[in-house]
Amino acid sequence: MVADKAVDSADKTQENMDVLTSTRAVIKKALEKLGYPDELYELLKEPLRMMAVRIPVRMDDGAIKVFTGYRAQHNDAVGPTKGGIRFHPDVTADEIKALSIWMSLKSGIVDLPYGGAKGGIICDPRQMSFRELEGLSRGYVRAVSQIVGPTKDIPAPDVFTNSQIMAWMMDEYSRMDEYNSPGFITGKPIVLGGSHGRETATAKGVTIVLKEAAKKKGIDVKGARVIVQGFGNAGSYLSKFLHDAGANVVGISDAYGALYDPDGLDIDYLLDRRDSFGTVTKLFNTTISNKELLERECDIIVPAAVENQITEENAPKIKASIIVEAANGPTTMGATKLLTERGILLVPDVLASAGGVTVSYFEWVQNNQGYYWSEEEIDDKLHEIMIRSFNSIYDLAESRRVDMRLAAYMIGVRKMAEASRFRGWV
Ligand SMILES: NC(=O)C1=CN([C@@H]2O[C@H](COP(=O)(O)OP(=O)(O)OC[C@H]3O[C@@H](n4cnc5c(N)ncnc54)[C@H](O)[C@@H]3O)[C@@H](O)[C@H]2O)C=CC1
Ligand SMILES: O=C(O)CCC(=O)C(=O)O
Repeated sequence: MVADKAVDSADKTQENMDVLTSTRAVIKKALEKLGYPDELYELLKEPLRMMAVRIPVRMDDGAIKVFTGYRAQHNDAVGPTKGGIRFHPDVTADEIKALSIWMSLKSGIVDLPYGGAKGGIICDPRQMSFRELEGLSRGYVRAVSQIVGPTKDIPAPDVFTNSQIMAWMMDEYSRMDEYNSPGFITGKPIVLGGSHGRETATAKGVTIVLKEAAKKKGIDVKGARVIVQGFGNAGSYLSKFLHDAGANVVGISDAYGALYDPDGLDIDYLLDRRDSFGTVTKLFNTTISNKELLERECDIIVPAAVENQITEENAPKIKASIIVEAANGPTTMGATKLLTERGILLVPDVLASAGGVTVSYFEWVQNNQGYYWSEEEIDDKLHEIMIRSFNSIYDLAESRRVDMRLAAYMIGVRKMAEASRFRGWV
């Protein structure tokens, strides 16, 4: 258990920026560019369903604590909805809605038969015992059980949730459903029907598009100086993959601070010492802040933590020539404009972080057919999808002279727009 300390975010004042409003603005622009009517924007600007729940949990001291949670289902025209569940003290209803819209866009970009969803609980799992977390995870599933299920809405891990939490949730759903239901949730342990490669999928997907972006910029990944913000599931494996590819990972961070060394960090040591919440900087006496880290010398930055880390305030000070968004929503729309004007290649979240949901889809397919694939098969399929998706967005951005985020939204929104039209919803 990690003792609490003030959370170090890049820009605390920006943390509550309205991610929902800015997401809507880009969706509107994408639909206009594609020539869709206004009704489609009215349909897609808000999730079709949003459930708020209260979850009572008996804590270790005997008292009952009631937690607030959400599940947002953005659009199910294409198929069942899908998206992770985060446990974080800063969760808000609007954040979860925006995250569900981003999931729809991701599924559209990598062409999965899903719409988007997202869930979240306002809590700090770093301050809770294993037993309390199990109670909260099971309570959440009971609370949202009417709207989720293997053919309705399939959850997965996100910030501060992991395969153990997925296992408790799958077990709770299976008990309620009275049969073993592995396809209810993805990101499970392998022995419970999890897929090879899901644990590392987000980081692998980011690595693949980062290498493509580096080629476009004429940067050799071997020797490139990389800063990775966040050292959890996405950030830690990504640091390892880049380190193994010969990159010089000069900076990493977690919620409590950051480490920077121009000669490169000892990634294997840091991986070995991080805790299950992606905390590692507490082991060091000399740290810098997340804000300082993002302004340090480097060639590539990968934000892999939380929203609103690159803003109009720090975007002009960024030294990197490539930013690859492993996190959801790390860059504000104002910062996107500034970075694009400065010629920085920004690979947007809805593309860069889509490796996770892609392998989650593979997990769900394997659960449905009861036949399991090798890690090599998963890797090959993921590689092909990420390269194809990167190139289609890059080419569209070039041909339509739009930024990479708008190009990604244009590709991501198209499938659900068409599906909604064929269904006669608009
Ligand atoms: N896990 C997955 O499969 C996917 C994750 N993502 C996104 O990647 C990002 C990171 O997710 P995971 O690595 O899964 O989470 P995680 O829980 O494994 O790690 C989160 C990391 O962010 C740090 N962090 C938390 N709050 C912070 C704050 N306020 N300021 C700075 N750092 C903070 C934590 O200390 C930790 O190092 C999130 O935006 C998530 O939505 C996107 C796609 C899939
Ligand atoms: O694996 C999944 O289904 C969802 C992953 C997720 O929540 C995300 O991409 O943000």
